[in-house]
Amino acid sequence: MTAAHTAASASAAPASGAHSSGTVDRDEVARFSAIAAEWWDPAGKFKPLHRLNPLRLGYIRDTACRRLGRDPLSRAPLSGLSLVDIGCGGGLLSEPLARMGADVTGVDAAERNVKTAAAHAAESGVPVDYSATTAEDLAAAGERFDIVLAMEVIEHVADVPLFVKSCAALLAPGGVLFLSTINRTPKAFALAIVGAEYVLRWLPRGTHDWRKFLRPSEVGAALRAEGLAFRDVTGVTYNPLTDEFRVNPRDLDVNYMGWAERV
Ligand SMILES: C[S@@+](CC[C@H](N)C(=O)[O-])C[C@H]1O[C@@H](n2cnc3c(N)ncnc32)[C@H](O)[C@@H]1O
Ligand SMILES: [Mg+2]
Repeated sequence: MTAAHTAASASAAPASGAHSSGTVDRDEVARFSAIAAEWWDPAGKFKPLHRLNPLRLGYIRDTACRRLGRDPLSRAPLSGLSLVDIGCGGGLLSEPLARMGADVTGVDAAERNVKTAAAHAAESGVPVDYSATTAEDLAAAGERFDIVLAMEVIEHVADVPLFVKSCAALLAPGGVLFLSTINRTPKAFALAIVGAEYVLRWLPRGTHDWRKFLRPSEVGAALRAEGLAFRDVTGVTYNPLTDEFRVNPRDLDVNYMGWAERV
């Protein structure tokens, strides 16, 4: 099975330039750009991200509070903390985290995504600073954050070591990096590609390339090369009978998330 390149994604790609530059794979970004209007539709193409949201928000909030000395039960537990959401898409994480009090910057390589995100945030009255840029450009500009998110992005970038290096550079002293992706296992091929793209048709065909999935050990090695280490990695599993995702620390076979800090 090969990625089906749609006419929409082809026309959204820049007319000139290489296939990729820095961490940006132009085909990948064009694919997301083509469906940018659907970000906030809970039954649309981003349904899996909507379904994952409560789990990952709880994980981010609880971990950030524990590491950065905040009370997870307070009304705005992340207030006073700066956060950057790399590959923010429509802002499904940026917005709720801003509501938790974080000072949120959302960046995405696709201009259409940040436009959708900014329009939604304005409508909701949530302050988020969105811009169309990349981790490497922010890092080069000297930006630093208490919390860096790279959720469901690393399997879409053109250059994994540069992406991890840039995310690491964005961390302020004592900062926490959150990362999630899909494992490169036969089970992930069956569920995340055949299941989600061909059987359930949750995602457009070609959304994921199995070869770009990363094993936790590979992400761990990329982190270590930048002086960071995973402090926790947990699985997130989908149960088709209940149509629910769950945190499952023992099953990293398909979706997983974790957090890292400087060692
Ligand atoms: C699967 S979506 C995840 C969105 C969001 N992080 C979430 O979990 O809800 C991946 C996003 O990463 C963006 N992206 C891909 N490569 C990127 C890069 N090199 N730099 C910044 N954003 C990128 C895409 O445009 C897309 O919006
Ligand atoms: Mg993905």
